[in-house]
Amino acid sequence: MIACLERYVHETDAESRQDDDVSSICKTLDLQGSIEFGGGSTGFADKDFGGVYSFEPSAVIRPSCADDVARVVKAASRSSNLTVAARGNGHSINGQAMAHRGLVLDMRSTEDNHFKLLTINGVYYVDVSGGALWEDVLKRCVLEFGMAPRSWTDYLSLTVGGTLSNAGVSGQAFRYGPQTSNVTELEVVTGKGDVLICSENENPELFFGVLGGLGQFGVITRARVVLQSAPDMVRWIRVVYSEFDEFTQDAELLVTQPVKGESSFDYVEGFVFVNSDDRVNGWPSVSLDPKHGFEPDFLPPTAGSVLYCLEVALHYNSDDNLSAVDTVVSRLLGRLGFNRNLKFQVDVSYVDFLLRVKRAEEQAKASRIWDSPHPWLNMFVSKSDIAEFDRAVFKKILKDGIGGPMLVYPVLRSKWDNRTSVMVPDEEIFYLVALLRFTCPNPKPPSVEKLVAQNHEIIQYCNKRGSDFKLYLPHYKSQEEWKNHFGNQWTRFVEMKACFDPMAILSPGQNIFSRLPQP
Ligand SMILES: Cc1cc2nc3c(=O)[nH]c(=O)nc-3n(C[C@H](O)[C@H](O)[C@H](O)COP(=O)(O)OP(=O)(O)OC[C@H]3O[C@@H](n4cnc5c(N)ncnc54)[C@H](O)[C@@H]3O)c2cc1C
Repeated sequence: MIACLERYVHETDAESRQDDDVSSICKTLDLQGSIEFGGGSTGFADKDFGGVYSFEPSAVIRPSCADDVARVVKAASRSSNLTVAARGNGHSINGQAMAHRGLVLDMRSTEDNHFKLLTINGVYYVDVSGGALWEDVLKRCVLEFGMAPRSWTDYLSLTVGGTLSNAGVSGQAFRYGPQTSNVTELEVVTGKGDVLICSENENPELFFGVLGGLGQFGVITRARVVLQSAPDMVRWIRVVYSEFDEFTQDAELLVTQPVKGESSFDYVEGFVFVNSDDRVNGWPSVSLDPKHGFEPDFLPPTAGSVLYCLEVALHYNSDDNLSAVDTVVSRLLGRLGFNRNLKFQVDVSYVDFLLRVKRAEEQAKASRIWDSPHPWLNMFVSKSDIAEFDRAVFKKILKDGIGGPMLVYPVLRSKWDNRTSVMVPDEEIFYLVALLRFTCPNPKPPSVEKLVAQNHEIIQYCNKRGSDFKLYLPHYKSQEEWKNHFGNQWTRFVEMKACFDPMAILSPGQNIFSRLPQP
């Protein structure tokens, strides 16, 4: 396991002494929340969803408010080398929310601190905690206000602070942008321990820096999220293509068509699947309804090793006339060139649609694949490079599948605020590519090292070809690579670090900056 290889530090006397310091430092904190030494009662803080890395913290702290977070950060700044990692729900892949012998803030303990509806100039917002899970935000917003955030992730057991530190992308992003484009104010505890409110007009450098800032500039303790009225129902549809260019042409048509007067789909995603009867990677992964299976006889003889599925959804209300919904769907689908015999659809409640991956999680937990390692790779690839990516990566390197979804769908750069820290390709249309690998424990799965090497092969291919791409949820081992990742934004990123976290205390697991001693 890489986890073992990466345990690069042997316990030294200095480190043992540091542990002593940690307990005495923590005793003087006088927090409203609680402290636990070592990796927490379940040892959860030295693991993450990726299951590839493991770094044990000295203490896990459950803050109860922003002031607790500030006290922890200030105490770390008075120590010689303590770091502080905010941990959302630990769904990172590469140890990003860990702190080797540092302090981990379990932000989930703050999840109930904020939940308030506001209207400003006729627009509705909800103030939520940085440690709140999006699934709880959804349920409470729908239940209490009949409203919901506009932009989501596919899976909602992620925290508000965790996704806002990256971007937060799903099938609504083509219209509303990522989650980072759908918040207007944050409360942040900086690496100096200052509790600041920031927005486009107040402390704007901090506001835009923190959004997509990989936890480098501050800990998000509250976010103001834009709301819209929540529909009751969703028509959820999947259609199949055998040719990549037809799939991308239709996906791009859907995400670029203007939303004026006429309805359009509210969600557009897509994925690649294997042209075989493989239960996980192939035809059976497409159908939405067990009563309506995939009929491979309808595939043309020219179909290749992989096929493409466009996934769309239309919101409606339960008192809408269903034949009117059918008419809108027929009109929208009528323009597309998918295989007419391979169309799957179901009607589900809006909340069930947004919680769709939760059901997959329950099944995966039952078959023990949820807890196995997940060496995932997420990237943004420009429209100009995506066809070649399909030829080299989907059709060759990954032609047998990855044991989980291979997402590929377009989004629009103009919906991403380029003042945030998120790095995306230069072109207006770029594709989210997510290789969501699951490794089944039985029969013996391919080694994690092999899968990580395959990810590197894909990245190397893109680099060699000179593709316009960026890693999403990036992970690098050297500062040189981070410099390349940020390109001409690197200087700004370094300046912001010097301004808001000058001793590099925060989010050490991103491996961008090293903790500096006290001046
Ligand atoms: C099953 C699954 C499905 C996913 N689906 C999607 C998807 O559809 N779209 C998408 O965009 N992403 C998706 N992701 C990726 C996910 O958005 C990121 O991994 C996210 O960081 C996880 O959130 P978390 O709350 O678990 O954060 P963590 O993994 O705990 O933390 C991530 C980073 O953010 C920092 N951080 C955490 N909380 C805070 C805070 N309050 N303030 C400042 N920094 C903080 C941490 O220090 C760390 O650096 C998925 C991940 C999984 C495992």
